[in-house]
Amino acid sequence: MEKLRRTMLYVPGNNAGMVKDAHIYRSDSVMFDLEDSVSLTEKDSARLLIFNALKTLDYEGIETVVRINGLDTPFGEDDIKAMVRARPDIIRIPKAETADDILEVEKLIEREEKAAGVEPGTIKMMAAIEGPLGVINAYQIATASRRLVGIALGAEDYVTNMKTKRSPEGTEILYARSAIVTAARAAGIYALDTVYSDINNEEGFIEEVKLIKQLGFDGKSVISPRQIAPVHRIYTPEQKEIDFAVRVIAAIAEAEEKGSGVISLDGKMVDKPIVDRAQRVLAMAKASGILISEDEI
Ligand SMILES: CC(=O)SCCNC(=O)CCNC(=O)[C@H](O)C(C)(C)COP(=O)(O)OP(=O)(O)OC[C@H]1O[C@@H](n2cnc3c(N)ncnc32)[C@H](O)[C@@H]1OP(=O)(O)O
Ligand SMILES: O=C([O-])CC(=O)C(=O)O
Ligand SMILES: [Mg+2]
Repeated sequence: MEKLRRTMLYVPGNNAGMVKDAHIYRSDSVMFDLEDSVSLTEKDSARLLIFNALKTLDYEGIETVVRINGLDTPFGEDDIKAMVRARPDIIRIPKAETADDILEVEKLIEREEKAAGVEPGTIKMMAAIEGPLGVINAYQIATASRRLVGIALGAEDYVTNMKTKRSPEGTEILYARSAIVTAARAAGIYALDTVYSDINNEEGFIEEVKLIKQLGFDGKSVISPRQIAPVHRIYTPEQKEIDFAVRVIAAIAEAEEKGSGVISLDGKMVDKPIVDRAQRVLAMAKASGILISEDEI
């Protein structure tokens, strides 16, 4: 079954209370942050806190991700050394600009896996694209390593680098979003949208989630537990979509029996891409825990 990555909850790496309880909100992944939510004076204590949390706490099967500091900072290499030993599922690289940024992190992960006796290839990677050069290189980044499970947009840094700011409509990040989701699809990996910082604006958040789902993203980085349920709700197929998908599959099966690959259903043409979409709706419904009996599929 396809792994859901609809919500990746950011948890500041220096906040022991939040780190301890991060999984209780049931996001698809939790992401402990060692980068921009942690001040320079707390980098070392945050790393130690996350190391101990991953070693000792049970996150009950929820995917664990750690956002490390970049290798252009004094902290990045130490983050990798510690995290390979703490073994989160994924190390997330911030501010990726080129394929080389990915390869450099991969080389260190490989070295540390060997040194620590961790099975090679255990730790997966994600990369966040947060500037114009990263957007231009999105496909090279997305295909740089077999460990990469996804790429994400980091829009707060991106708009700053673009000398603009975020608007409710997101016009200024549409190109970056489109480039990232296209690169991820071409590479066959996940595409994660950026955070929505205005936590009290639920209506604005919901509009944004509908937009990014429509663009094709698999999910979104979130910063508050309150943002999890709306994303899961929007990403879960509605009953009428499921019913239609079931009818599409039945209709095409009937057409194929008659030797045809195309049929009309409710006045709309149904052929292979529409059938593929219907199958995806059913796969998402199953992955989301909506029960569908086998004979319906
Ligand atoms: C541009 C970037 O780099 S974004 C990525 C980096 N930023 C982050 O990681 C920020 C993550 N989010 C947070 O730190 C917090 O949500 C804040 C500071 C924005 C707001 O915090 P609060 O005002 O405490 O939020 P709120 O009142 O909604 O919290 C409700 C509960 O959820 C908990 N909570 C809030 N956010 C989180 C979180 N991200 N992870 C885990 N628990 C959280 C709070 O501890 C609180 O728990 P309690 O009721 O047991 O005390
Ligand atoms: O991953 C994110 O969306 C948060 C982030 O770093 C940014 O927006 O710059
Ligand atoms: Mg950022």
